[in-house]
Amino acid sequence: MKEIALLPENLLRMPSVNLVNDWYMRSFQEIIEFEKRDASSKTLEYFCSSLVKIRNRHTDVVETMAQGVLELKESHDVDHHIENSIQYFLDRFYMSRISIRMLINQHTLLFGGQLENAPGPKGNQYIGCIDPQCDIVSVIKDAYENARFLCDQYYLDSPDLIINESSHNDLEPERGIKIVYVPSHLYHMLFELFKNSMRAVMEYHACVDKYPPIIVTVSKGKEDICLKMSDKGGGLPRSTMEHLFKYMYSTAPQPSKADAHTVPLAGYGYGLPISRLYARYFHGDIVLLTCEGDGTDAVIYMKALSNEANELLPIFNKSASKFYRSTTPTGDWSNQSIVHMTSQRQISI
Ligand SMILES: O=S(=O)(c1ccc(O)cc1O)N1Cc2ccccc2C1
Repeated sequence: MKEIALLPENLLRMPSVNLVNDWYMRSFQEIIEFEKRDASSKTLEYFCSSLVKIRNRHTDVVETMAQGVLELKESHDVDHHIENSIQYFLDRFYMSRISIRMLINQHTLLFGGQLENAPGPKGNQYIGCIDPQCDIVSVIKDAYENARFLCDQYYLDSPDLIINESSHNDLEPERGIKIVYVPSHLYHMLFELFKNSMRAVMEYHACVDKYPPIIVTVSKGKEDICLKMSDKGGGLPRSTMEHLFKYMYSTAPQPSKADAHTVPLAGYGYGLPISRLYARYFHGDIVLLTCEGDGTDAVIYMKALSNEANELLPIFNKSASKFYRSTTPTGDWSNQSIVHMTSQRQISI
């Protein structure tokens, strides 16, 4: 909320940004009420229901902020400095939202009273929304099947999938590579990347009998688990690749509900920048490598060691607020992230 107040005046005045700010104010007022409550089971129950109410209130924050950016683009000129401030703000704002929703989900799953979510010998192995034995290949197949369904609907065809696995230790070659992770985060990233690759392949090879398959390679090293998705979608010019992670660039009028069936498979929306935040949240990353005329590799990096996969959170301090006031061009956000972010031991998976 304090950082929202530092946003460029013009964005702050947009109706959608005011609406989001209002949601945060109301949720903050509700949550600090518990400071003066006792720790009875009744309070715990009431606390959980408040968390669910807050989670629901904030469901559409990303779309509403995107609407605010659109309102700004349509009403004012946006210079490079304002674009930089918005990029810096939204990366931190959405990273903070990922963290808050993660903590809300953990608390409601672990203390919300639904016994089926309680960790235990017989029940599922999950700790809240964390799967200590997340089978990467099964999440890849899930995301592929769902993206393929949309692709078939829109293009009446879709590229096949090939999955390769390689691991540095051959002790467990037959068992799939496992990771301590939040499957829903991994699914979100993979679904986004599959949509991009499928759209690229289907549009680059229009009306051929056989489309080049999407190849996903899973590898595990001492420090990283890498998930490389390679497509032969013709790639994009290198000069345009940096824009794919820009919120301002990817904010365009959303298709109306009427032609919802014609929504392009990938492209508009914050899929790539937010997917990168999910990867960075546990000290991983998403990197794109394109070869125009051939295709694009998208790599999801994750930590192989769970003790290194702790939360990466934006820290709000003087230097962060100076960023909004500085007129001198500073390095792009990725240089700022180390300076203005820190890993805390609130969640270590
Ligand atoms: O920029 S891309 O190379 C590309 C970007 C990200 C990704 O995950 C996969 C990709 O392939 N690509 C996205 C896209 C969409 C429509 C038409 C052509 C293309 C080309």
